[in-house]
Amino acid sequence: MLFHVRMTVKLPTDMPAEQAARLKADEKELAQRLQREGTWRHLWRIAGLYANVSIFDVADAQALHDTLMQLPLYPYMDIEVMALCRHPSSIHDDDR
Ligand SMILES: O=C(O)CC1=CCC(=O)O1
Repeated sequence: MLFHVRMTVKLPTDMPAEQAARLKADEKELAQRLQREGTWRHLWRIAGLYANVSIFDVADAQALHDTLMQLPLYPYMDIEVMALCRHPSSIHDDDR
């Protein structure tokens, strides 16, 4: 199942730089692993914002929830989710 996810990162302004850098590095490592595994299909920066638009490919809403909760930046993000289904005019066989 595909989900469109918008994540807006809101790190506290008083978070020590070292802690922020560690969180971002851990987030990157997990995000890249999930992309290699095919779970995190697309990851785009929203221009001008500390936010991204992503497409996740997971079994169901519970699997998406579990994946998002694992993200190191999860406690510092606002997350909006939209479930996606196939468009009848799509030419992409993997849109499901
Ligand atoms: O920078 C972001 O948008 C948050 C994030 C998601 C994956 C990653 O590496 O950073």
